[in-house]
Amino acid sequence: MTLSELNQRYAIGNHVQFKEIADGVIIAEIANQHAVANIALQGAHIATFQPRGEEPVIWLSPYAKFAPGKSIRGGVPICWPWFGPHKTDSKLPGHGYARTVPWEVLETQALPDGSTFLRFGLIESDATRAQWPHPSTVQLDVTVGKALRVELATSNTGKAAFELGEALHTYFHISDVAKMTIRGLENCEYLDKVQDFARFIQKDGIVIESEVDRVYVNTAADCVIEDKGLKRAIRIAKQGSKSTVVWNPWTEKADKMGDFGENGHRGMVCVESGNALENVVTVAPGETHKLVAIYSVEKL
Ligand SMILES: O=P(O)(O)OC[C@H]1O[C@@H](O)[C@H](O)[C@@H](O)[C@@H]1O
Repeated sequence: MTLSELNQRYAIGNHVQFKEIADGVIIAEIANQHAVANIALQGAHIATFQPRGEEPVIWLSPYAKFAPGKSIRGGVPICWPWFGPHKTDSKLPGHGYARTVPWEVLETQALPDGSTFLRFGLIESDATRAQWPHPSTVQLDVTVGKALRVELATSNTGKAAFELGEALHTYFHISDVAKMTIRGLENCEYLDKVQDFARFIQKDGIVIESEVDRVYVNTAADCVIEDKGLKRAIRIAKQGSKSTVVWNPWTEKADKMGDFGENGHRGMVCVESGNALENVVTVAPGETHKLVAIYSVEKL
């Protein structure tokens, strides 16, 4: 669909319009009474979310690349249909392909409470089918209000069950990594990717003082990012998710990645709601599995 067709069909005054920000890169720009947000059609990738009167909730690197086929550093990348490296084929992209392929807009709506609703669907192609041979559809519902609600729905339209790994790999904006603590994962078991997937139990709130790359398993708990610098907390509520991934690459890795900027890692932390490792989900024929995350701000 062309940009003008998109706007004719799906733009809503005082809610959403579509813009081309670079060659072949279209975003939905949402601005309503509660918040502003941008969503790239590639990857149905929420790039920004800022409630009115608040600092951004979502972190987007100033060096993020918006280009066809490239993943965006920051926002809410969708890891689907596997999380991390592919189980058997190391040539396939890490975290799956959903974040780097085009999605289409299926619906937009102005909701009675002033929020904006958008529905996106992943566009299948020979290239996606070659990587994921299971008949399925995947949709992302986004509600931009005072809170940001994200729902990723995977339907099995085939005749055999399949295994699904997934995550909403959300980057949160924080004042400084030294001033934040993540709560909600106390007493949870995690696999530490920095220590060759060794298993540990989280004792207290999570503070980050070096590279952290952990998959907390068997947890449906809400998390809260307490930020003393911004005097606020970001609440991450979730449904249909048994894993929470916490990631900060720290200095050396961030420098190597090339799209964080100097000390960029200090202003972000990823708290990812999903189903990974031993929590991958089996989706039976005819079944729809839903992963939901709701991000909201609370005063500290
Ligand atoms: O650079 P990418 O592919 O977006 O991945 C970033 C990180 O994503 C995290 O979820 C993984 O646990 C890390 O291992 C990974 O480095």
